[in-house]
Amino acid sequence: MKIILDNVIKTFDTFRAVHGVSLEIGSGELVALLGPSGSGKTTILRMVAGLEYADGGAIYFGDEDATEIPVRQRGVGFVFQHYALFPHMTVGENVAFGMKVSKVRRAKPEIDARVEELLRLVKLDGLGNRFPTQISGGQRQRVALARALAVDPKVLLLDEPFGALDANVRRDLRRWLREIHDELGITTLFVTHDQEEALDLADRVVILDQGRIVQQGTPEDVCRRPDSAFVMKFLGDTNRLPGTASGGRAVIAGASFDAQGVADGPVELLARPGDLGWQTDGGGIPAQVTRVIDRPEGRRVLARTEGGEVVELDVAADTKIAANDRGFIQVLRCNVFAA
Ligand SMILES: Nc1ncnc2c1ncn2[C@@H]1O[C@H](COP(=O)(O)OP(=O)(O)OP(=O)(O)O)[C@@H](O)[C@H]1O
Repeated sequence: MKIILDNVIKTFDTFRAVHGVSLEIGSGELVALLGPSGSGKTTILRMVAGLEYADGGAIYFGDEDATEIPVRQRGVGFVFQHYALFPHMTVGENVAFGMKVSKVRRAKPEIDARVEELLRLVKLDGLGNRFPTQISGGQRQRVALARALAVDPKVLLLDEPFGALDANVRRDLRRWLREIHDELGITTLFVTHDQEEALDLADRVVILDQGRIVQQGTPEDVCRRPDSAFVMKFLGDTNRLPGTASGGRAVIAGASFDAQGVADGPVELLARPGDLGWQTDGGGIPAQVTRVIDRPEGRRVLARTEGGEVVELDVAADTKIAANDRGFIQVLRCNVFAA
């Protein structure tokens, strides 16, 4: 089921939380809404769900205008971070709940078989008789997904479903969710403020800031071709060096960089730590190492330029480098934006 948001607006009292958002989610696509706290992600999701009404624009499910269709008739399944399971019901009863209250009447053996099938799908077979307090947080969210899937939703809406879990469990669950999505192909909208989660999971990432879409594209598009300094900074560790552009070149910390299409005037060069190198002679931006931090994947070097800017760069784990070393920062890849 394709979903289209056409110039959707939402205002709470006098505060406009969503400013004319237009977005198309293809049938079977998994799209992540990514943005900082307060950027409007949940509000957009709730409007798609029918839990909140848009006060401008329209939302289509397929070719049908769903703007006024009530929540129960939209055929959506939800999993929310705090959408708790019913504590007095077993895992199996929780999964069965939606089917029991659904307009579509199902006989008990059919419901039981479906619960078994769903518990197998979410890899919780055998746990149907436990109560929510007798399983882990990650397992609870898998039950919540099974419960959402039980009524064969046309659309799946997930709001920070793994937000309360620790990093390793989150990673496992998102890989697992992706597999389930690939198997079932349900159109899915996933809200998160975690860049890694969005990039890891989604076919397409929609980045929001202050109620507006600032960029959308595949994970590769948004990572490799950020449209703005905001997107680049939001997506991951970024170094910022100020400079000046003139005639398509930018001079930054004494070195010259391509700045095609950037207006003459103050600019900022943004580069990821992994897109910078270090060399002890030759060209680059002169700098002195202030600190070296060892990490499992390599060494993070903090170096101060002559202009006093601290730059972070990643080098291989076996690189010989220490505080106070002098050398040059090589810029292997960067983006220059008007400041
Ligand atoms: N019911 C409401 N009444 C008034 N303001 C609201 C209401 N719901 C949301 N807002 C405001 O709308 C803006 C967007 O909120 P929303 O929850 O959609 O953001 P979000 O991107 O999901 O944030 P978070 O990641 O913190 O959940 C925020 O400034 C919020 O305070």
